[in-house]
Amino acid sequence: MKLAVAGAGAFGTGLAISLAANGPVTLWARDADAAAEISKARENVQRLPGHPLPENINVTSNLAALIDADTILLAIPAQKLGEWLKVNADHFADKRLVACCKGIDQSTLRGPVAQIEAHVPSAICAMLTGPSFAADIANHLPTALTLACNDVDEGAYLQACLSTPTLRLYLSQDVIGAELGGALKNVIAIACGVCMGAGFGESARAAVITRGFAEMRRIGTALGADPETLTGLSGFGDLALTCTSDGSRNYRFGLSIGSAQDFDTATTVEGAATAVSVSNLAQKHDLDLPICRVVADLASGKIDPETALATLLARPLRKE
Ligand SMILES: NC(=O)c1ccc[n+]([C@@H]2O[C@H](COP(=O)([O-])OP(=O)(O)OC[C@H]3O[C@@H](n4cnc5c(N)ncnc54)[C@H](O)[C@@H]3O)[C@@H](O)[C@H]2O)c1
Ligand SMILES: O=P(O)(O)OC[C@H](O)CO
Repeated sequence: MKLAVAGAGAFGTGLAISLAANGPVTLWARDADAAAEISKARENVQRLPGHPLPENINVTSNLAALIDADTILLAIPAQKLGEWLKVNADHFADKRLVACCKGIDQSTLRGPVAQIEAHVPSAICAMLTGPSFAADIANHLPTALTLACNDVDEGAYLQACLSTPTLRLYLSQDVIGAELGGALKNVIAIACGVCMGAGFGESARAAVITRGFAEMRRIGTALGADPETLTGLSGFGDLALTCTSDGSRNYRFGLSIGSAQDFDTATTVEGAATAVSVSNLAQKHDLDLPICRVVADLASGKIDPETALATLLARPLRKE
């Protein structure tokens, strides 16, 4: 396998460091200055400080080096992926393209693999997702992820090539379920952050996680996901991590809303845009997703945490 990672953010850099244990990796950054800086320092000081790059990582902004690979991990934020693929589609025909971002595109309501399929129909598509912080992966801490691919043989090949002694990939054919789990857990993590930031308490957070998971299953079923997938690493696993750790940017964004603190708007917070996408999908499919709805309104500043809480508590009592 000739491996490259597109997107030299925290996750792309973490994946490149981890996978360099298996062989050479090209790490592509869109910005020439950023690529030169990372290459010179042998560290991504801006996005993943404190994690030296092994010698066999070639950091570049040269698109030709990226195109030279046969397998490319796409670690570009979900809201930017479609446009990036649209511009570069011609270069990626027939390649293995593995989406590593978590979100649902606001303008098309597509997940990352659906974006690849739309822009590069000849590509072999897969989704790599699950509970993982970039720093943990870069530190070679034990991590388990889902590799979802419709094609059984290609999925098995990717699973074998992208696993390391500490990065353990579990194989799935349920691409839609894997896409949805990763995207939706970020929305629920924001809700949990708001809950804790506003001082609503840990019991309330447990309720948000559980009822949020019910919303994940509801929309998953409506969109054709296997409910089993949502109980796995890409769904419940990632929900557990992201809703309980302030290592998560989505959770921290929620904390900042709950406690009325400022938040750096340059931070990648996938759940904010995805909450809007999910609310639009809910409307389209006539689904009741109240937590996702209030997160969309909280993230855009339309309501405050007390209003969100009152909205959720005022709902009619019902069967679990
Ligand atoms: N950081 C993590 O721990 C982690 C773990 C698992 C999954 N992810 C997912 O990985 C994705 C990327 O997150 P990240 O943590 O690397 O974010 P980041 O903010 O650290 O980096 C984002 C990178 O994307 C690049 N980028 C932004 N817009 C672009 C565009 N239009 N074209 C090309 N490149 C562009 C930026 O230059 C930057 O290098 C997200 O979907 C996130 O959910 C992150
Ligand atoms: O920092 P977050 O909230 O984007 O979460 C990172 C990963 O998705 C956790 O699995």
